[in-house]
Amino acid sequence: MTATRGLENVVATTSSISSIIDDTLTYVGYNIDDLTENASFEEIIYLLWHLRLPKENELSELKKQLADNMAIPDEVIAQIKAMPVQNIHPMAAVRTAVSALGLFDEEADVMEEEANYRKAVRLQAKIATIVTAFARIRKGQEPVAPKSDLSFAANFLYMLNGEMPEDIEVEAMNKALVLHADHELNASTFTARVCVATLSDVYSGVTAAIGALKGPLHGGANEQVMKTLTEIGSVENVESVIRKKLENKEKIMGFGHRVYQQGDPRAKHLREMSKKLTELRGESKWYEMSLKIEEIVTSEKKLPPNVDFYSASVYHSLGIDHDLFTPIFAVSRVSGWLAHILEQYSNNRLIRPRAEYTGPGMQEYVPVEKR
Ligand SMILES: CC(=O)SCCNC(=O)CCNC(=O)[C@H](O)C(C)(C)COP(=O)(O)OP(=O)(O)OC[C@H]1O[C@@H](n2cnc3c(N)ncnc32)[C@H](O)[C@@H]1OP(=O)(O)O
Ligand SMILES: O=C([O-])CC(=O)C(=O)O
Repeated sequence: MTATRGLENVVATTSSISSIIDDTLTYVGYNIDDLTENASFEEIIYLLWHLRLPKENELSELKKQLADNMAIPDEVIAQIKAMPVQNIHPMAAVRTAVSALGLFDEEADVMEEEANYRKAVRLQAKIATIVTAFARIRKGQEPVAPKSDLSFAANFLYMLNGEMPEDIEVEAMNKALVLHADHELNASTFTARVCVATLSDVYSGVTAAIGALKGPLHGGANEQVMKTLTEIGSVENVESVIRKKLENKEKIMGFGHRVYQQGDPRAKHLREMSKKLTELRGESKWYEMSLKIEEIVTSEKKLPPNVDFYSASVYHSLGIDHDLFTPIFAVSRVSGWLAHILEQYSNNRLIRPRAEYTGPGMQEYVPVEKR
């Protein structure tokens, strides 16, 4: 038995949800470029869960179901309020609150297909409320209830800020949600599938996935990108800081990818949105710095930006706290995790690979007093 480090190029499952072939990303066969320009996030949720685009009435029904399920139990709000909110990362809070949601869902351990779908709707709707409630509570503000006539993207911004977002902000948020929704067998999705393949419940699968997304080599990279941009501070400093990092063999966050060879097709949409929004805010330095970093890293290391790179300046321009960038990723990606969880249940087999043993050979046990 020989181990493949990081399971690189190992095909671990079949899936009909999304594909990355020759650097092209599709959701159920629809090119991500097409979906980003045209689809609402709610349509994407439907697409990922039903493997087809919704008809008008089906889309309205899903929107209604999401709106009807956005409120979270008072006990979960109380739990967030009881957290040491000033000292914890929001991803830890979201991971804990999502796990707690399962405690108040009477169907949490009901494994029937329809019950699992209902839980998917509830989780998708409530995670947006959890993130925004946490963000407000730590600022000493009360959570804002969702408005049932707003889109998912608009509601997220409304619940976060307590005021109606501008159209351009809703457009940016919707695009970001569409772009982050699913990505084949990335680390957090794989985590979710491994978890539920033991026939554990949906809440456990999503909680595990949130834990995997949190790390800086995966979803956590978007916050780190903003840290790099803030540290650099101006376009003039980009050259010296980035070259020094590269000389020191430091990773430049938001670059590189395990699967894409030529580049992540999602990055160009966020690059364009970053340009538009930073100019609108009179803060184009964040875009210009990002562009300069991209020039250097692609020419020096042949590493193109991934989805996390330009999402940082997009979210910053939306006035979002930097440590909420990864939770927003989770608000979108939960749609993909849930699609994969439902797919895993529909054709389940325990996921249990092997390890190539590299420890000592056979040893004889020595009683503790003789060691
Ligand atoms: C949504 C997402 O999860 S997208 C990914 C988000 N993560 C990041 O942006 C973090 C920065 N990027 C990385 O760490 C990596 O590119 C990953 C984790 C995304 C992919 O990693 P892997 O496929 O395992 O590649 P690995 O880390 O082994 O890197 C291969 C080589 O490229 C280099 N490299 C990879 N990414 C970077 C980077 N961002 N900056 C500098 N060098 C890099 C490595 O140092 C290594 O060089 P070496 O062979 O000389 O040692
Ligand atoms: O696929 C991956 O390894 C990481 C990624 O880009 C994502 O999850 O969106």
